[in-house]
Amino acid sequence: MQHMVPTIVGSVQNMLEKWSYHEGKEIDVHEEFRILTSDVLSKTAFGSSYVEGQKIFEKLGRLLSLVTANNLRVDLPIIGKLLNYYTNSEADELEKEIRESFMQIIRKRIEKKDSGELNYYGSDYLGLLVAANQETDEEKKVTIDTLIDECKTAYFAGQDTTMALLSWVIFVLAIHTDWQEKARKEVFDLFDDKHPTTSDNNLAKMKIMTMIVNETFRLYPPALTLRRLVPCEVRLGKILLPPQSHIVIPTLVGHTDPQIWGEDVHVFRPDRFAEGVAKAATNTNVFLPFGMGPRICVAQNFAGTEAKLALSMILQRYSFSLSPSYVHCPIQSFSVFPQQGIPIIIHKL
Ligand code: HEM
Repeated sequence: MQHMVPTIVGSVQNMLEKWSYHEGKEIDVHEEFRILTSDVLSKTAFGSSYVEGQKIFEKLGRLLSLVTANNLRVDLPIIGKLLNYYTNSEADELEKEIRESFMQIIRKRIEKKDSGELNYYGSDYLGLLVAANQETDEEKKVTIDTLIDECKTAYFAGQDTTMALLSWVIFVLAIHTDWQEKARKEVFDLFDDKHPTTSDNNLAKMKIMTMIVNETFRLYPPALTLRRLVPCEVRLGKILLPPQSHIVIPTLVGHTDPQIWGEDVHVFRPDRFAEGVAKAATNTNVFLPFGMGPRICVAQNFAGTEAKLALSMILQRYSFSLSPSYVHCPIQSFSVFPQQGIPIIIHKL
């Protein structure tokens, strides 16, 4: 994790350089975080930059909106058939293009190894996957289709969610300026005006920031549902689940149950997490921002580090308030995101 910190800090610095032209003015942080999280993920997981990864992100985003539209589609005779035909063929075309884009990145990585530019396939996520694909032991080998699927998952799962988290944290801090001040004080106490680092376990010492992030996760969980497919007949308490049942776990329901969190469940109150997650409610097994069990998010530490570094660097430079043009309209796509963006006004400290 530590070796990725300079890359993340560099990407945040690039973003903040752009912000310097918006001081005293409005800026849509949701859009800013789209670029930041795409750049960080492209560089740390795939060894490329946002510019190279941009085409893939755009195509995956388009594919996602087609899939979402298809899921929500109302079947109409004739028109429905035409729409469906159009949508499916566009989705197929996109799938092909996305596959080709990943193949280019993969080929480039293999060439680097073969030409001696890299000793191995690289220590990032892509490097580990390519190494598994080049494995000569057939039992350990990962097929090219699996490799591409894993790349798609990481792109989707890694970018959209972190962008949503950062956006909602800035949103709540722009409204609750007392918590913005507390977080800023903690950042200055730990790092002064220097770049934040992970040395001395610094990020783990960020108590206020962790409380704010957890409370934001509770109210705005990027993943609104967790899903499981039941492989064989299973008894769950009094319910017998047949094989191939789909289970949907609605995270927000558990996160906003007054019997678990108290009557102030809809109030932004980070101090409920003051004693850690376990003591924040009567049953914190329902707190599932990263899921649970064997399929829990593989990158929760990475996401937490990226978010804390970016938020710290923003708090070191700017105070911010919500723009009057903001419209509260959270909507679910892959993650829950602010449909009209998050316009804030930034003031240099
Ligand atoms: C704030 C940021 C993030 C949130 C809230 C989040 C949340 C989640 C959730 C809820 C799941 C499903 C867990 C389950 O079903 O039990 C998941 C899975 C996953 N996440 Fe994340 N995630 C985040 C960031 C990332 C990042 C940055 C990456 C990659 C670099 C990533 C990669 C993955 C992968 C590959 C899986 C699938 C794991 C599996 O099926 O075994 N996530 N994430």
